[in-house]
Amino acid sequence: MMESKSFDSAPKDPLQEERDHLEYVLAQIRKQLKRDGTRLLETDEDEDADEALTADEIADATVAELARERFRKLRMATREPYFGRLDFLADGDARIDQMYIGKRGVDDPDTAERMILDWRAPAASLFYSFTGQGDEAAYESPEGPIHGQVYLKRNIVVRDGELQRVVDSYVHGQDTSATTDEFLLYRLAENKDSRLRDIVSTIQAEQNDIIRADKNLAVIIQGVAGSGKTTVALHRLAYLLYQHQERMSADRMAIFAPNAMFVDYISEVLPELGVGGIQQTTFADWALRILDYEVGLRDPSHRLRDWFGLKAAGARRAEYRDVEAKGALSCRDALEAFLKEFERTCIPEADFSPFEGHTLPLTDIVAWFRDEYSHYPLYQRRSRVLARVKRWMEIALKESSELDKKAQKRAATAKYRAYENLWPDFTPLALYRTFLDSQPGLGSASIHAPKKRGARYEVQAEDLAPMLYIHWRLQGVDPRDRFDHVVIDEAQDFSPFQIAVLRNYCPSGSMTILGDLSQSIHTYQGITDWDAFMSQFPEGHVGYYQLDVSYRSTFEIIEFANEIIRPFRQFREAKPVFRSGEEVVVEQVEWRTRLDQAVDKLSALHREASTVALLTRTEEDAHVYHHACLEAGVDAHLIDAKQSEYHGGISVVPIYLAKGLEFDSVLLVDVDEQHYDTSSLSAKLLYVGCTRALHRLHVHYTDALSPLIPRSDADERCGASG
Ligand SMILES: Nc1ncnc2c1ncn2[C@@H]1O[C@H](COP(=O)(O)OP(=O)(O)OP(=O)(O)O)[C@@H](O)[C@H]1O
Repeated sequence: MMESKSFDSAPKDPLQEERDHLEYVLAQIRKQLKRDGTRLLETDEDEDADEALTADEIADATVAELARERFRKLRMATREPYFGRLDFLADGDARIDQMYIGKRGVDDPDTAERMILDWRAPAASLFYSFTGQGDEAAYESPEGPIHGQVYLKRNIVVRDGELQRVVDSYVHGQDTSATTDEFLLYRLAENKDSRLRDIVSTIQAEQNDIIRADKNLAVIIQGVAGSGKTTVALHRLAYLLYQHQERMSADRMAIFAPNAMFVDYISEVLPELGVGGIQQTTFADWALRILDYEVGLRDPSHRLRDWFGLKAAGARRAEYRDVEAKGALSCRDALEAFLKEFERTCIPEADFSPFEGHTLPLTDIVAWFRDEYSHYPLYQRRSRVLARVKRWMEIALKESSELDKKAQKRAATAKYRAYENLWPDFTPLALYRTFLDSQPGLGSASIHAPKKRGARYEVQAEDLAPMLYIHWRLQGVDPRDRFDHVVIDEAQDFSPFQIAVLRNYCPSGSMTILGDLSQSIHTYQGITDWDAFMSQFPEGHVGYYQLDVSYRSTFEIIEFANEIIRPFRQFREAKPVFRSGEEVVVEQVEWRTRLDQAVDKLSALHREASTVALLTRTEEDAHVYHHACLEAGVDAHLIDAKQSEYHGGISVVPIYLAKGLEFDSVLLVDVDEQHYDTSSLSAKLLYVGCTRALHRLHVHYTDALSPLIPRSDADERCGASG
């Protein structure tokens, strides 16, 4: 398959060996580019010559588009052709395979042999699963498992066609255990730019298992902050599309993200992995589209400000009880019972008699609706029944011996209209409002009537799942809206009912659901354990994975964050990768000068990093600090609930909107007992805030430090900060 060598080849200097190999590979890629380039030019000229394309020409154009795509991939490969090498001797083979692994597979133009193996190919799995514990290894191939021995695992950094680094993490017969993570640490220590990036060169074994999990599984990932959940889910999509090209397509996949800004933040990973056309959306945007914008969504900012504002936990909880109720599976069950009853009672209790002597008995209409059309969704059953009633009337009119046929038809049509109007409203909104009014503790008053003519009713986010459920029972699923695979990020903030609804649109159950219960800060709408989701999938069709290592932050930051959630035993602590950095700095500042000190600190942090964030508890505070930055001439971006783009640089953000993002350095302000009391919500907010930082974390407080920061720790660190 790839280049092979016999066992006894003399050891070479790794750098020189890789330099030679790179030179060969780049020369071969350029040769291929030249051939493809000439061919492309020819096809482009042909296309211009004739505008009306025949079927053959369309087929040619498709081939030409594929060729152009290949050309683009080859051009990318000249910059970074591969990132790793694995030497593997399969049992029974006489020669070792040298597999060079890259983002895209490339063949040698002279021999047509694989020169670079795509990272998603079965054999490439070895590069990730092999951790150097003994040299035995195996991977799953389409022909069954292939066992053998690993001789070398090497990380190679090529940038813009230049060899920059070679690190061997395993060499057969040598003790390389100490260097195993060197390459990963080197990658993690880099400053990040403003977007999430791919991790193909350093995917870890436990992440690889998730990426390559069976396509028919609903994969549920509980992963601590920074464990790579989002990144892994995006890589899984690229993997599924590569492995199951015939059965899955990008335009039938979707990523559900918590907000539009997060969609922007992750938008570059898939194109980097060579994948385009996957829908990236929020549950609300998707739901409103499926509902054909029958309703609008109330601006969520008010609720966010209220929930994360400073008030007693008890008071907060009571106001949000109906949100919790509307997201529960018991709500789905009550709604299903309501719809069953509606189905039973919706047929008008009347025969249809369009003119004297002709009557269509109720029993016939009922039989059509309940039996003949029972396999259609409700709305279609109603439409079919009414169309049949109309047809029956038209036949009756034709057969009638009435002399004034026109008058008879007019009268009959009026009767038909009146009959049609006897049927109740079959829209999600009408049914949902009736349902709410029938439920103790709920009511349709929560749905806001339009303020002016032509405007729509407005609902809250938690109303969308029940409305979609009704829509599904009324209309079924339009095949264009059916998913092959769905990714749900920050799933701890999804309700069980939302997952149930999404399942209707993804009948294969092929889903990747990821989140972290320690970060569930929207507790009024989310879940407290994963059983609420797992139980929705049949046994054997769901896989639960746990990611406990945090790759994002330094050892010191993770230790600090863990201490905050330690008293709350139900939360999982993150295990740090041993990447040591600066101590976390906890600093008391004067109330009077807190804004100036924060601005100074931000500027200082920004001198050493490309992305920096000042994190506040409330949105109001974020406005105040942002204003202070601008007054001081510091170019900072305020991120509020309406933001749809992430700019990088300096951001000022309430913590609840920073979830999912990361920054080289973070300054948490106002970490006092008034802003962060001993409640679990405060602990989770602080935990989320701390774990946004990759390299540096600073904490400012005035007056009394939040009791969530252990005092001994704070004293020590205050001392350290001087
Ligand atoms: N195997 C890896 N190699 C290199 N970097 C990694 C690896 N896994 C994760 N990372 C990095 O760790 C950071 C966190 O990843 P990601 O945002 O996907 O984590 P997450 O679990 O979704 O975090 P959160 O729950 O905080 O949103 C990113 O910078 C990502 O590139």
